[in-house]
Amino acid sequence: MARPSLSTVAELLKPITWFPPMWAFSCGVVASAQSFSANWTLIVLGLVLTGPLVCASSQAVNDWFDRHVDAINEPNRPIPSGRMPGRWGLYIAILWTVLSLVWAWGLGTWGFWACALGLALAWAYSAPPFRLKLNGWWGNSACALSYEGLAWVTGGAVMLGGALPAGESLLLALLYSAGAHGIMTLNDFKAIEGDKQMGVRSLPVQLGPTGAAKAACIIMLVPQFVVVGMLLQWGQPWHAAGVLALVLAQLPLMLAFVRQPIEKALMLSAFGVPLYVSGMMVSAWALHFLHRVTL
Ligand SMILES: C/C(=C\COP(=O)(O)OP(=O)(O)O)CCC[C@H](C)CCC[C@H](C)CCCC(C)C
Repeated sequence: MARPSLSTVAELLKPITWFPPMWAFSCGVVASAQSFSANWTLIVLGLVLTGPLVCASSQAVNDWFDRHVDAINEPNRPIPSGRMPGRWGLYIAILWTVLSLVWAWGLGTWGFWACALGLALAWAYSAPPFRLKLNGWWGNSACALSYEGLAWVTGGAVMLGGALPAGESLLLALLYSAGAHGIMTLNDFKAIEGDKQMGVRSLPVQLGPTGAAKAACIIMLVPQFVVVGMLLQWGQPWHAAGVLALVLAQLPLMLAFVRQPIEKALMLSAFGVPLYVSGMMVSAWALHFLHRVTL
């Protein structure tokens, strides 16, 4: 049986998608206010788990179960292009899932179960019978909660020896997860026609491009404004001002996007999302200082 090349396997695992959950994990680590140097092995184990293992598994699972949709939308991807022959895509998805679970064992009980939950959501997102991605509300929620919330909370819990992170950290993880629902929608503007043909009810399909663009922006903005308010409430005005500045910088990009959703979705992803995720780290540092002082 023909085998895929190593570069094709790497393409299937899509390293470019690993950054968001690794960043969210790092935010949880920072917000925990624990020493980085004393916990560096856990930090490295967690970063490898979130990006190159669990996120990579989710991409392989997704490409396998989306191979018919991708034949229309993304024919050059490894599976529809034939560069990943036969059932290799599925075998790699299963192998990476098992590898992730084995690796997660090194992060203790919390790390293992968080990994199991992330993998369960990854399979439920793409594979039947759930195939959550068929409905944009469910699919985006699964992605947003796991990419941001689960990764953030796990970063904190691992640093705290398996204890639940502080309420403030949990709240920020939840708020940034809610906002990430909007970010996930940005990804769906590139495939509206193929999604319609294959019965994938993404938000642009359900609400139309303009409706989905407005919804995505509101969903991204509201939690960030709440974060600004919470940081003020917690006595962190400089961090609040930093997050506010990052939110305001997103507004002109969002206005352009709402006017021309299909043309500007990629622009908002490229320039607006980095501002959003920078705000995550600013707020995580706010908690770092808050808890460092009060501990
Ligand atoms: C495959 C995923 C999104 C892309 O899907 P889509 O088909 O819409 O887009 P493309 O056509 O462009 O491919 C992501 C699915 C993510 C999943 C629900 C869960 C991932 C888990 C996280 C990586 C969290 C890890 C947490 C950690 C602590 C173990």
